[in-house]
Order: sequence, then structure tokens, then C-alpha cells
Amino acid sequence: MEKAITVLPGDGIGPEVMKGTLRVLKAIESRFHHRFTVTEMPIGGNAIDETGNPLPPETIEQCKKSDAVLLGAVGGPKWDGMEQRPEQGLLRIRKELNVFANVRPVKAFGPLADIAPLKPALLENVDLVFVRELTGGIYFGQPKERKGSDEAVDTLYYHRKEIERVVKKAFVLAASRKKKLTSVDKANVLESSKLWREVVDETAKHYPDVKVEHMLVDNAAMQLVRNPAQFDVIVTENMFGDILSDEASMITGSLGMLASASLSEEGPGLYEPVHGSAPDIAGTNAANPLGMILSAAMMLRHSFHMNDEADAIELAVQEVLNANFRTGDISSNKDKVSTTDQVVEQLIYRLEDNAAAATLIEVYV
Ligand SMILES: NC(=O)C1=CN([C@@H]2O[C@H](COP(=O)(O)OP(=O)(O)OC[C@H]3O[C@@H](n4cnc5c(N)ncnc54)[C@H](O)[C@@H]3O)[C@@H](O)[C@H]2O)C=CC1
Ligand SMILES: CC(C)CC(=O)C(=O)O
Ligand SMILES: [Mg+2]
Repeated sequence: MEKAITVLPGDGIGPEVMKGTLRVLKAIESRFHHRFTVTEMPIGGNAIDETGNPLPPETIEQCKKSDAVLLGAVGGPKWDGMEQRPEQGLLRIRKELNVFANVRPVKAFGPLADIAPLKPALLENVDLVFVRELTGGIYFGQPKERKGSDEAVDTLYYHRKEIERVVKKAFVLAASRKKKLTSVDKANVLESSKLWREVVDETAKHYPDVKVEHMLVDNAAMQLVRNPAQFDVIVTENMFGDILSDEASMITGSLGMLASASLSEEGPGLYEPVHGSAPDIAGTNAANPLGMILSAAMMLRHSFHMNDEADAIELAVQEVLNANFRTGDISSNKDKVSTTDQVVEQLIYRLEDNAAAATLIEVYV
């Protein structure tokens, strides 16, 4: 199969984790006989440096005509305080591609129980997915402005239609899984949350097999560490989903482990790890590349329907963890810390080795 992928490495550790991910995709290309045409474009701080714009029109155009988009991360202290911020480029590309549903799976990886801050017993059977609304809410609402030296305003606005489409996606996902949907809001205080709850209850009538519960966001933050196994699909608005999913990354042991898919009704999906540009470790070959690589696996599965290929990557990730190759963020042994590049090499070695093993099995059966 031939596919066109636009690659937006971004800033900080973005280019570092993207470099390894492209090597993994090369290994997939040769093992499964595909052709991925990769076009790199600027976004974020590097785009500001190059063009004065965190999202140049050429980047938007290239993303829109591709089959899928892979993004590393944007931002960093270099651009703090500037009028144009790298993060504006990220928000705008999500809006341009209309990727309103951000799917963030959270599963405990067995070998990482020694590093995850929760007790091992709490990690058993955790398999939850966030569906975060991504193109509305307080990150986008107008007015959004600083008023003189003492006042500032942000606006949390939702239209019913924006809620309906993301809630529907969450119901469809829950119906295909453990059939439980937790809708997280702050309906005891926020008008937008009351509308959100109303839409969830109306949509629920079309999915009688899915058990629905409403949970206030402050309680949800607590329940995620008290008993994460109670959740199946969690649907929530943009900012709550942003914050809760970083919290939930500790179920895996590190923010560097979490992948995501940002999906629209039609058009290319945008695949990005949950973490940011991690300026504190950028340039040191220390970043965990697995969140980015697992995002590429989500791209293969969701945008290209390449399930075997995505399975192969996920299996290799599990094997690398089983073999105890870990970057510093997930290492419990300071004397055995792998670099970003070493983790990628171990992964590729397993992808190739498993392919050779599969060929041998074919020959001998
Ligand atoms: N999607 C994106 O592009 C995002 C961008 N950002 C931006 O990133 C910059 C830094 O933000 P922070 O709040 O520090 O969040 P961050 O997610 O970049 O880092 C938080 C902490 O997690 C660690 N970490 C993150 N990813 C890691 C990885 N792959 N391997 C090992 N450790 C990892 C970092 O070293 C840091 O200690 C800011 O400019 C922020 O706006 C933040 C979140 C998402
Ligand atoms: C610019 C931010 C909204 C990025 C972020 O933290 C995220 O999407 O998770
Ligand atoms: Mg975030």
C-alpha cells in the first residue's frame, strides 16, 4: 500500500522521538511491503524562527493533502513571552484538520509496575481510553484576551453540535469495548457542563447497551488514582481531558508512554504523543520515544487499517520493555538506563527478528 504522511517534528524532544519513529516506519515498510512517502514540515517554535508564523500556510496545505499527519511536540522557553506562541500552531492545525476527537488510550504495561507510582494491585485490569474534545472549549473560546495589567479573560464556549459529535464517537468506542462510558464534567457549576450532560443523556438513548455515568471532574481526578480499573471510556471537554490524561499517564509510569489519535469525520488524522517538548531533557538523547512510536501504530491502525502492522509495533514495544530496555523516565535502575536511540534500535531489531521468525515458521509448516 502507498501512503503519504506529513511529519511535523516540532521542537524540543519532538524531533528526537520523531527520528526514531520514522526508522520504525521504515522497518514496517520493508517487512510488510508498503511505501510511505514522508514530507517534513515546520510547526511551532522552529516555524516561528523560520517564517515568523507557528503554522505556515504551506504546512496546513501539506497536512490536508496527506493520508495522515504525525506530530512530535511544540514549545519551549525560547519562545516564552513572545506574542506568537508555538502552541498556537498546534491549536490551529487541530482546528484546520477539524480533529475534534482526541483518543488517548491508557494501559498498564506489566514490566513497568515497578516504576508506576500506584500499587501494582491497582494497575491490574486497567484498560481505559480518554475521548477528549479537542477543537472547542476554553482553549478556543472568544473573547480571549489580556485587558490591561490587571485583568484577563478566557471563554469556555460549546455549541451543542460540537458536543454531539465527540460524545457520539465515545459511545461508538464504548459499545465496541467494555460498554461503559463515564462522562466527566463540572455540571454543578458550569453552564457548558450542563449542556454537555444533557447531550450525553440524549445520545445515550441510541446506545442502550452502554452503561453511562456522570462524574464531576474533581472526583474523576481522585478516582483515577483510587481505582483506575473502574473506567472503560471517559469522554470529556478539552481542558479537563488535557489535565486528566496527563494524570492518568502515571498508570503507565511515565507521560512518555502515552500515545494519541486526533480524529475528524473525514480527512487525515493527526497522531501525536500526549507529552510536550520536554525542554528539561531536550538534546540529551534521553527522551522516551515509545509514546510517539505508539502514536504511529495508532496511525497505521486507524488511518490505514493496517492492523497487523500496528500489532507488530505494539508487540515489539512490549518485548523491549520485557527485556528491560528503558529510558530514564521509566527506569528503576539508575545503572541501566537506555538512550532514546538504543530503545529505538532494540525495537527495530525485534521488528526485524520477528519478521524473520515469521518467515521461518511459514517455511517449516
Ligand atoms: N502536544 C504538545 O506539543 C505539547 C506541548 N507542550 C509544551 O511543551 C513545553 C514543556 O511543557 P511541560 O509542561 O514541561 O510538559 P512536558 O510534557 O513537555 O514535560 C513534562 C515532564 O515530563 C517529562 N517528559 C515528557 N515527555 C517525556 C518523554 N517522552 N520522555 C521522558 N520524559 C518526558 C519532561 O521531561 C518533564 O519533566 C511547553 O512549552 C508546553 O506548552 C506541552 C504539552 C503538549
Ligand atoms: C497546547 C496544549 C493544549 C497542548 C497540550 O497540552 C495537549 O494537547 O495535551
Ligand atoms: Mg497536555
